[in-house]
Amino acid sequence: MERLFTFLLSEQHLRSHVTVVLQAFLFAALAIFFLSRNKWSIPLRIVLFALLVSIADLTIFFDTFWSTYPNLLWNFPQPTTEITGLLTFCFAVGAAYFYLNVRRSIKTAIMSGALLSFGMAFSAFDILVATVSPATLAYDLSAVLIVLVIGATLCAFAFWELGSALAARPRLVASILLAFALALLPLGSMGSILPFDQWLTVIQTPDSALFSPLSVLCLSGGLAMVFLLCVASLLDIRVATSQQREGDRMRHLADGTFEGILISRDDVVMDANLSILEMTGLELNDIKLLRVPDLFSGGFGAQKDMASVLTGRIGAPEQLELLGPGGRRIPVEVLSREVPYVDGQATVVAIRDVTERKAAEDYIRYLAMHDTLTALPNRRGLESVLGQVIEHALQHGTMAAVLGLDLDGFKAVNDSLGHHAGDKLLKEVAVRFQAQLRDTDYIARLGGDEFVIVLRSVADIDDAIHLAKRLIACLWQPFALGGHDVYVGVSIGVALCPRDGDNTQMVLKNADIAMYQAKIKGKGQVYEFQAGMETAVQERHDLELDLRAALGRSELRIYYQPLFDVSGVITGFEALARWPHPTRGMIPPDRFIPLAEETGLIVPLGEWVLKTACGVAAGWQSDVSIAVNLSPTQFRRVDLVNTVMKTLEETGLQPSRLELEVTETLLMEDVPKALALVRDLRALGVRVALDDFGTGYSSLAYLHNFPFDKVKVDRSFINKITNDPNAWTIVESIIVMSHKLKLRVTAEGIETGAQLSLLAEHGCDEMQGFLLGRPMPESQASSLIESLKNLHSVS
Ligand SMILES: Nc1nc2c(ncn2[C@@H]2O[C@H](COP(=O)(O)O[C@H]3[C@@H](O)[C@H](n4cnc5c(=O)[nH]c(N)nc54)O[C@@H]3COP(=O)(O)O)[C@@H](O)[C@H]2O)c(=O)[nH]1
Repeated sequence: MERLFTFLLSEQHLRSHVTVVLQAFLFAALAIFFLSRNKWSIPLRIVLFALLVSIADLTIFFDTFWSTYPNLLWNFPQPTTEITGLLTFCFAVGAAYFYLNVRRSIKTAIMSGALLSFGMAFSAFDILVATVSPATLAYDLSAVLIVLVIGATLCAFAFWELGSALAARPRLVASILLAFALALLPLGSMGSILPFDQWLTVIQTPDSALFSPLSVLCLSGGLAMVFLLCVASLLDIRVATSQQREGDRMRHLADGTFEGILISRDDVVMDANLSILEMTGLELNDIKLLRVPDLFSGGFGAQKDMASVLTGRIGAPEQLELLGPGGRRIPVEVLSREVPYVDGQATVVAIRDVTERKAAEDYIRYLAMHDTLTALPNRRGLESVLGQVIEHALQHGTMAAVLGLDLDGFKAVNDSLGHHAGDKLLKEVAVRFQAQLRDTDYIARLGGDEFVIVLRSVADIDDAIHLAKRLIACLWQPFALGGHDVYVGVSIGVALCPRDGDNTQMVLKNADIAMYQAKIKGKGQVYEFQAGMETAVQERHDLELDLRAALGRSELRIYYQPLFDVSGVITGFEALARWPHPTRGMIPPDRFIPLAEETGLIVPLGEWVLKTACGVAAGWQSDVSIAVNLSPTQFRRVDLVNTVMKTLEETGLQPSRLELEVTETLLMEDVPKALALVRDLRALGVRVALDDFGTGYSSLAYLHNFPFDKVKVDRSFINKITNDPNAWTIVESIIVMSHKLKLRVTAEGIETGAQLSLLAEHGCDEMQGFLLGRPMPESQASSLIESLKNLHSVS
């Protein structure tokens, strides 16, 4: 030992130590850099490391050797130097292999360190032995052992530190430790032999009396290594037990959560909790063989930057797909974090199954975009698709068509058969419409009885018009609802884009305006949007608002038109609504009655007319009757029998003085119900007249089957009877036939004396027309009654 200290402290210059340490650090830093270069292949890393270590060992040895024995400068034994260099290289390869390929433990670190240090010490001794050969080398065994143990320890720590995930600067520390080993081993080995000048005089030392220096070195090196490994095994067992405990603790914690938890290092699964095993259908041992990316559909790479997911650099959870049993893709949310785990850093990957949440989200999204009744897209769905269609049309110079559809007569079904039947009807209408469309066409329901169809690409307007006609025709067949055959129609407006609008709102609005036009013009039709249409629609809209307000303010009036028998006696008055508009003047019923029918305002309007007219008639000092028109909408929505009964009670009008005029349209909608109505009204003592006969179907069956009191022949026939023989033939037949059925006949719209004479001659019972009296205000009607009463009493 003393010899070693003497050699290191007094025989070597400080400058020489500094040079050696610098050289050692340079080589060590490079060797450690190559060894830890993860991106390179393992064999390359091992070879470069071993090459640098063996070159460093020889360089430092000869540097020291030649400076200690200048007379031997440039003298090195051959081929021993090359062979020992190769040996050092092989030992270094072994050390690096252990470090890189065998699971990291204290034992493997010591094994690697011991191999490396033995290789370096052996090469130094071998060269020294060869140098003094044939004489035997004299050495200090205790110094040899100390050098070996310290060298092995330094190397072992260098490997341990380099593999530590917890170390702050593993490469720097490992480089320093290896540098010391690289400096110590050649120097220490040389310091363990007696100086050459003494050695030449001392043949043998007591330590090396019996054995060759190399065999002693091997034996003592082997013993030192066994000793160190025993110590390392003990340490490893303790470490492994504590790691096992830590692993178990973590697994119990992880098993307690509903989320899947994976622990991985370098992408390889180290552990997994029960949830993750259930999700993947894998056993723990099987999953441990896998890389984390392999658990996900398409690997992480296809879905997301794996590195960023696995190193917890992403703050928000990532949406990925986990591969479940049978390749099923499970939508999951993945979060990861770096944690100290067992013998280093690991990544904890938390995997949450979001299947249910995703399904709920999908359903919510579906609901937001679809109509639940018909399963068709709703307004939101339509707007998003139409936006794309318009954009495409604008970009590619193509044309798309938008059809706005509104059912005719749907409200009637809803009111008469109930909402359940209405819903069923809408579903069946949707199915019929869909059957007319191509795959590329798009249909949505906007609510109520409104639908929109988008034709993504049309050559011209005719494409859309043809489809619209097919859509109208597909509703001609009745719908069977609750034992009834129900008929509905559809009014369709067509707008083209970009011609009629370059944005969703505008195109939809214009299709709607065209549809409205189709409604106004008689329903069951298709109209193409044209500039200026919106003015008419707007006007109609304004009119509706005004009518609503006028009803609320009781601005409407009733005019009374007299009816006479053939002898000129006044038999009654027909109550006709009038609307004196504050700015538009007198609006004729032809304009506001259909509007009131469409908007449902006819219900309050009709009740008001009935009540007012009955009240006025009850005040007349006469038994003349009062005729009131009933609209089909009233028939559908109101319990007319009850309303009439209440009105008669409230106004005190005798039922026999009230005559209610119904049209064929009312009868056609629901024949049994209409029949019951006519019968019930007559049961009240009220008379019922069939109005406008001669228009519409003019079905004689109605005359036969319904217990009417009277038929009113429409004025469109009456004004032709004197110059159109056919018209007269029809009117004459109606008179004859009605009389046979015991019905009275009223001719309306008599404007000339010739018409009056002809009708009177042929037995028409009652006359109405401008010739005899125009509709007049209540005061004039009262005066007329009085004056005629006086006239008759005088005559
Ligand atoms: N449901 C309700 N319908 C009503 C009500 N008030 C009116 N109406 C209906 O509006 C239509 C138009 O009515 P109006 O403009 O009042 O026309 C009536 C008469 O003025 C007109 N008439 C009568 N004689 C002549 C004539 O010689 N020449 C001529 N050009 N017109 C004439 O006929 C209308 C009455 O017809 P009718 O009802 O068929 O007897 C009209 O359909 C009204 O029914 C209401 O309160 N409710």
